[in-house]
Amino acid sequence: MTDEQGKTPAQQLRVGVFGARGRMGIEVCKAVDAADDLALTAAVDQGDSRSAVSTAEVVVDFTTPDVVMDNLRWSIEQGISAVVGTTGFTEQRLEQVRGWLADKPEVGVVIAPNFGIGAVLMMQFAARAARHFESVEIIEQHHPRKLDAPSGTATHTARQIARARAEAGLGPVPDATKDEVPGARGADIEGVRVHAVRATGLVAHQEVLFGGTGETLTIRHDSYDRVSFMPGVLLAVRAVRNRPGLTVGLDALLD
Ligand SMILES: NC(=O)C1=CN([C@@H]2O[C@H](COP(=O)(O)OP(=O)(O)OC[C@H]3O[C@@H](n4cnc5c(N)ncnc54)[C@H](O)[C@@H]3O)[C@@H](O)[C@H]2O)C=CC1
Ligand SMILES: O=C(O)C1=N[C@H](C(=O)O)C[C@H](O)C1
Repeated sequence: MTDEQGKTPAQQLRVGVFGARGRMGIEVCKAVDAADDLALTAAVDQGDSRSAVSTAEVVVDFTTPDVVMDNLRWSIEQGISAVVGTTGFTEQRLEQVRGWLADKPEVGVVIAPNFGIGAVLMMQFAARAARHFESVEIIEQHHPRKLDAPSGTATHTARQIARARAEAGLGPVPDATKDEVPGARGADIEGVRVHAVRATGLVAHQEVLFGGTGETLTIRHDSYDRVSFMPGVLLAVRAVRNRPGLTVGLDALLD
């Protein structure tokens, strides 16, 4: 017995989506629907009952930072593994998720600040370059409907760079600024300056600018279309139930 797409239901992984009517949620629903091995069993947005997701084996969350923790706690309690792209994950939030997972050891959660394969590589390259340059700044550029600044990707990149600098024994980034219009030097994320640009026409873009004596290195990634995130999302959907506990970032899944 097959459905309209020729899928055999018994073999398909049942997937629910939170934030299904959002920019990312719409793409995720399309991608899941188009995959032979996946079945979209629930598409839930604000105001819909979450119970529609309770028969899913994996839930994907692209909502907002203020609701994602509640969705995640509920999913873990239901024993449903989760793939989360929503931003706003501080170390305290990650610790809270680990606490919930301790009571449900069979459940897997993947939280990734960016599911674009190129973006993941950009962050890895930046972390690798960090120890070789005394200066570094991050410039992220996004569509103007984005709620958070700086982006989750930029925050994650800054933290990785800060860790690499500390391990290499690098001191603070040189900066003689004494007189500053507030915000002119960007946000300070663990000692790394991050500048957030918002403009119509942009989707999701990031540059990491390194400076050393007589040279600069720029590592840049551009997402021109939200379909760029889908291979990473589907990779995580297929893998998450085999990775009990919390996985942060897509790096381990790519390896
Ligand atoms: N990790 C990644 O690769 C990516 C992450 N993002 C992040 O994903 C999040 C969503 O981004 P967009 O889709 O652009 O935003 P959006 O605003 O278009 O979509 C969010 C959706 O969540 C819905 N929503 C709000 N409360 C809800 C609730 N309690 N239950 C279910 N749905 C609810 C909203 O109604 C809306 O439809 C943001 O945090 C963004 O930064 C975006 C792109 C890629
Ligand atoms: O809101 C977005 O659009 C994006 N959000 C994520 C982030 O904050 O890093 C990922 C990507 O940059 C797109």
